[in-house]
Amino acid sequence: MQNASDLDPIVQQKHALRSKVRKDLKAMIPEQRSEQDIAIQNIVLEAPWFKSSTRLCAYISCDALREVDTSKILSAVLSDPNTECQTKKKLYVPWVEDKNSHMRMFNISSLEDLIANSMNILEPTPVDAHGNQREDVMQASDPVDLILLPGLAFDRSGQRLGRGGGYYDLFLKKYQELAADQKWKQPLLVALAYSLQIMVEGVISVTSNDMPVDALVSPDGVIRISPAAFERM
Ligand SMILES: Nc1nc2c(c(=O)[nH]1)N(C=O)[C@@H](CNc1ccc(C(=O)N[C@@H](CCC(=O)O)C(=O)O)cc1)CN2
Ligand SMILES: Nc1ncnc2c1ncn2[C@@H]1O[C@H](COP(=O)(O)OP(=O)(O)OP(=O)(O)O)[C@@H](O)[C@H]1O
Repeated sequence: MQNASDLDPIVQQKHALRSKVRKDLKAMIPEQRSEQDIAIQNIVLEAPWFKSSTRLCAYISCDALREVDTSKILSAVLSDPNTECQTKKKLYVPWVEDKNSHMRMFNISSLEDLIANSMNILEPTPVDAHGNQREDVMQASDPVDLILLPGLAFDRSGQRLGRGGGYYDLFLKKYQELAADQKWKQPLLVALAYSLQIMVEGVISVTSNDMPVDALVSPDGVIRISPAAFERM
C-alpha cells in the first residue's frame, strides 16, 4: 500500500535532499568538521546577542547524526557564573514526547540531567533526581529570547530542512503563538550550519508548516535574514 505522502512531490524532494546532505556530511574529513565546530561555537560564544541572552533553548548535538557540535556552548551556559564572567542563563533542551511531532523543551541545570533516548540523543528525564517535575518552557512565566536550532540544510532566505520529524516546526509554531498571546518579544531563531549545509535558494522545498529561521551561523560568520535579526544581531 502506498501512503498518500509518498506521492507528494515536496515530500520526495525533501527526502532526496536529506539523503544528499547526509552523504555529504559523512564524507566530511573529521579535522575539517571539528575545525568548523569550533569556529561556529566561538562565533556564538562571542556574539553580543548570545552573551545578552538570559533564557534560551538549545539542542544537544548528536555526533552520530553529524550535527554541528553544541557541547562548548552548553558547557558555557551551564558553567558556574562565579568562574565565568557572564550572566547565568536558563537553558531548555528538547525532549521527544511521541512520534507525532510532539517535543517539549525542559529546563536543565547540569549535563548530568541528561540520558540517551532510543535514538541515542541525550535528553532530560521529565523528572529530576529529586523527583521534581522539570520546568517545561511552554509553562514558564518568562519567555526565551533565543533558540539554537539543528537541521540538515538551510538557505539564505531562512528556509530550513530538518530530519523529517516535524518536531521543531510544531514546537516553534506553538511557542510563537504563546509568545504572541503573552505579548512577549519573539525569540531569535538561529540555526547552526556547516558550510556544505547552506544551499542556494530554491533547493529546499517548503510547506506552510515549515518555520523559517532568523539567522544562520556558519564557520564564515553570521548570516542575518529577518528584520528581527538585523535589529537584534
Ligand atoms: N540533537 C537533536 N535533538 C533533537 C532533534 C534533532 O534534530 N537533533 N530533533 C529534531 O527534530 C528532535 C528529534 N528528532 C529526530 C528525528 C530523526 C532522527 C534520526 O535519527 N534520523 C535519522 C534517520 C532516521 C530514519 O530515516 O528512520 C537520520 O537523520 O539519519 C533523530 C532525531 C528532538 N531532539
Ligand atoms: N505545525 C505542524 N502541525 C502538525 N504536524 C506537523 C507540523 N509541522 C510538521 N508536521 C508534521 O511533520 C512532518 C514532517 O515535517 P517536515 O518534513 O517539515 O519536518 P522537518 O522540518 O524536517 O523536521 P523538524 O521540524 O523535526 O526538524 C509533516 O509531514 C507533518 O506531518
